[in-house]
Amino acid sequence: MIGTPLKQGATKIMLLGSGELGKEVVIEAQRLGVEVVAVDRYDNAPAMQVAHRSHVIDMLNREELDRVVRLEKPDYLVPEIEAINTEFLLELEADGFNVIPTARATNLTMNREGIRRLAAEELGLPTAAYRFASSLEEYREAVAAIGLPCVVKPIMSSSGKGQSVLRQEADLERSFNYAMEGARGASDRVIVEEFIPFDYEITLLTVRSVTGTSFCPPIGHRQIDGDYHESWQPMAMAPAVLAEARRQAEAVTGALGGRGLFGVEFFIKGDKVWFSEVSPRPHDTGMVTLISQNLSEFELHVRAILGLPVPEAENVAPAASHVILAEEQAAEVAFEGAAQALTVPGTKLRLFGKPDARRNRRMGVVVAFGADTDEARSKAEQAAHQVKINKLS
Ligand SMILES: Nc1ncnc2c1ncn2[C@@H]1O[C@H](COP(=O)(O)OP(=O)(O)OP(=O)(O)O)[C@@H](O)[C@H]1O
Ligand SMILES: NCC(=O)N[C@@H]1O[C@H](COP(=O)([O-])[O-])[C@@H](O)[C@H]1O
Ligand SMILES: [Mg+2]
Repeated sequence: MIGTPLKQGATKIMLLGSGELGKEVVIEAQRLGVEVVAVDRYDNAPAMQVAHRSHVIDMLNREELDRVVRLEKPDYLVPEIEAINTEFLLELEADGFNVIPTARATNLTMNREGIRRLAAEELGLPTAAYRFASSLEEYREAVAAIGLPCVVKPIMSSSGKGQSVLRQEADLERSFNYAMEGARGASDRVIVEEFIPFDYEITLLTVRSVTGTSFCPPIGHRQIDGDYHESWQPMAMAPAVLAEARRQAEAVTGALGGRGLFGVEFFIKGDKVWFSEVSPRPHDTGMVTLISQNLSEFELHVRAILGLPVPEAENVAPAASHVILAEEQAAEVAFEGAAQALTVPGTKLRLFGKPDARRNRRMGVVVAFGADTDEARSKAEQAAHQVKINKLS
């Protein structure tokens, strides 16, 4: 049963995190007549601008989370970012709240150590070799064990924050300090990973719903400094390699459990497939599905959450996405060049409406169709590069 928004019997979703991904989740939920309350650490976040109501709190603070959850009593608590007090979500779940996909999934994936140990040590999935370190001393030992080059990341971070590739001994201390700063006090621990010289990497969107587990066609993507820059669908893959990625995605999402859409990341070289990480929520590289699939990753997530049937999503045509990043910090920005961007045929522009900018903050995205993914990528890039972000203050 789905109630009427803003009435006693409303079906209510509370979104914890209100960025660009949440904004699309809200739009899809609203289309099904769901009442949505958006929560984040700052006011006027993208999803707040389209939700029924919003709250600004520190989501790592259990008292503040407790207050808004008890106030709103949502039917579904839907985490949209990693940095949430997930220990408290475990308690809320025990109290009867429905955490998507499960409180344990959000708790294990907010921390690279939790999900890596589950995937590699419990499920036996192939991953890059890894070590954890909490001090410079331990870091030295970890780097010596893994060898150079290696990748270092804070155990709690996303979008490449604090991540770097260590190529020479001389940069050892600098890379450690960079990771510690990137963690922003969330944790003082890092993961050191073997550098995988992959041919390509993919996100395999995987949906767990009342219908069972289904997969979207694979999404190829390119990252710069650990952050998504462009993505495309479908990514051409040998059938046996795709089958292996699906096997691993089913294993890891099955172990996390619950209902919802997951973004499962893999590195691929030849016929070898390494599990990298998983988001128990829509994925940034999945923004291409805004046009590339008959059902976007956001619509799939909402359907799965509400217990509605989820058919296998189809790719309707080769498509790509390309990010629009801010170049500098600004209290207010304005976008120039939308008209020029949209003269590129087969493109659409999405501006997230973030209230302020900082260097490399994702402010928008262009999605484009093409005769093939190469053409779609080049159109998306061409259009995205027409958009200039002007600092107003
Ligand atoms: N071990 C590795 N070997 C080679 N490249 C890597 C490795 N680990 C990470 N990368 C590169 O850095 C990117 C970001 O890494 P990862 O997904 O672990 O970080 P993240 O901060 O959690 O990203 P996001 O939150 O945006 O998904 C990967 O998509 C890949 O391009
Ligand atoms: N890789 C995770 C990711 O892309 N998450 C998306 O970015 C937002 C934070 O953006 P901000 O840092 O610009 O506020 C999150 O709220 C989510 O939508
Ligand atoms: Mg990632």
